[in-house]
Amino acid sequence: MEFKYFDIPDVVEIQPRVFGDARGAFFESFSAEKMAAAGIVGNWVQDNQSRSDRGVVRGLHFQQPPHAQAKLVRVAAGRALDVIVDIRRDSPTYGQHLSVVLDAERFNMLYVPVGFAHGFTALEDGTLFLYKCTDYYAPHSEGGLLWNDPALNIDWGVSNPTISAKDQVLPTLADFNSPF
Ligand SMILES: Cc1cn([C@H]2C[C@H](O)[C@@H](COP(=O)(O)OP(=O)(O)O[C@H]3O[C@@H](C)C(=O)[C@@H](O)[C@H]3O)O2)c(=O)[nH]c1=O
Repeated sequence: MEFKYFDIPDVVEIQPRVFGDARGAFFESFSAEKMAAAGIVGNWVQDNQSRSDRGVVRGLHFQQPPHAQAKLVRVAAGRALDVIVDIRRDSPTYGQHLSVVLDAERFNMLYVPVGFAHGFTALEDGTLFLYKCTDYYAPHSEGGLLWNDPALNIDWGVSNPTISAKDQVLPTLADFNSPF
């Protein structure tokens, strides 16, 4: 496993070793031991999976404390542009975002710490998006940011995305009081 770090602290991209052979491919999608060496430690209690066609944008989402979630995200089929926004009030990179392409060729993953809003664009039909979470789903703790808030200036990689009604009415950064 190789680890890549970013200008936004605590975020880690994980590149597992993918063993290809005549049958296909194998890789370790999770190793507590190997990931702990890179500072990725979590009480992972829930795994989620969604399927999206090209042009779907989901986000930007988080759960508020005490149900805040770190996430370990990856793609099992297709390709996604994963986007995270730092919403830790005391962070020097508050309000900044980064995006990483996740795909089912490299099977790379992203560790999203607590204190980030998270979203992604599906870049291919049938994109299967898988993620582990460090807390259970708590609908009353859901929070979010508006995906196309000009202040965030995020390039989602598609035009005219498909977005849920819920995600179209999330607040902008200016109207938002971060719980982190
Ligand atoms: C997230 C979630 C949703 N649901 C239900 C609620 C709803 O009826 C249906 C679809 O939920 P949503 O529209 O919120 O799904 P979605 O927009 O895919 O939400 C996800 O987006 C990505 C970007 C994240 O980061 C995740 O944490 C999560 O917020 O699934 C659960 O039962 N458990 C869960 O953990």
